[in-house]
Amino acid sequence: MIRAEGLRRTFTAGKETIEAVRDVSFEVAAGELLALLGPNGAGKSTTMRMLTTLLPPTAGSAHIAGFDVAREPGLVREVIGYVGQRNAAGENHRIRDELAIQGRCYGLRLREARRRADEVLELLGIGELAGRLPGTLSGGQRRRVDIALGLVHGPRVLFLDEPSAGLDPHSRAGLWEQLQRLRREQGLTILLTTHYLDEADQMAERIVIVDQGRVIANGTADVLKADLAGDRLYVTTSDTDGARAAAALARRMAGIVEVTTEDRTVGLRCADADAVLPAYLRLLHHASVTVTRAGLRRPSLDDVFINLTGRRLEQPGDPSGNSIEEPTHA
Ligand SMILES: Nc1ncnc2c1ncn2[C@@H]1O[C@H](COP(=O)(O)OP(=O)(O)OP(=O)(O)O)[C@@H](O)[C@H]1O
Repeated sequence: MIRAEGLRRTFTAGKETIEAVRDVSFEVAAGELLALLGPNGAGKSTTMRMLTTLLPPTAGSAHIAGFDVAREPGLVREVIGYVGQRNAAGENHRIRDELAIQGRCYGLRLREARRRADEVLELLGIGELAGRLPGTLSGGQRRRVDIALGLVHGPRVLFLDEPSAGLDPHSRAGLWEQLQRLRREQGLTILLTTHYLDEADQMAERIVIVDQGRVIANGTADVLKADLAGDRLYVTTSDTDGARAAAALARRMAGIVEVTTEDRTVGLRCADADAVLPAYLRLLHHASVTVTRAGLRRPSLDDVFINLTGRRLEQPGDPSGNSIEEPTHA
């Protein structure tokens, strides 16, 4: 339903050339929900703006439902809905009228536009807001109105740029429930960008990680974590000599990808911690290394990103990037 091939986009700012998108290719099947994940400035919005015909690509091509974004922008616009980062509703019209006006802009007759306005309000569970002015709504309610505006003309593909940015966890969960319902009931194909790792992990069928204008990973969260991160094991010993011995033993074990030591704790990265941990503990016991704590942690998408780039994916509201759980010891 969505096909991007070698997309590239440069901007000129004064004498500087900014390579916002260097090489982006991916596909999204009909009915799939794909999340574009990446740090600030990675090129997610620029990619989305090219796919939605708002920005011509410098090079490469893209097709939506078989239509070429560069050669057939009008046909692309008929089949897509786009919800940008900023609130889309004006301040002067009541929500139902705002939606009907949007429908009219897409060429719907007045009666049909009103019917669709009511339909999408119900679909998003905000029927009771029909008579309200946008300025009186909460952040979560406004975001749903934005999505309703993107849906009023009945698109087959919905593009959402940071749909849950700035929402509290409760509103985010509610919004996600609605999006999943839309997919189930309307068979919508959804491409969204997000900064929230947990959101991409739990909600998206597939994740494309973008960094510095390039796709660096593409797969389901489970496959990305298994292939590109691996489980983490932690063993704390009674003294630093024990930790040194434990690290040396780990380096000789099969299936261990990485060994790190910090004070009395040895950290291991491996594909299957459930199998490695008992064997490792037996080995330590035979070598008379006293273990005071041991535990394992499943990888997160942040581990995938660190593994690929050596950097952390900064989380919203976490400028230091330190909010992600530290290893838990069992
Ligand atoms: N109109 C523009 N003129 C100049 N540079 C731009 C323009 N639009 C985007 N850029 C630059 O292109 C790069 C990619 O920006 P883009 O908005 O696509 O990133 P993003 O991944 O969506 O980031 P964020 O998560 O912060 O929204 C950034 O360096 C940005 O400053």
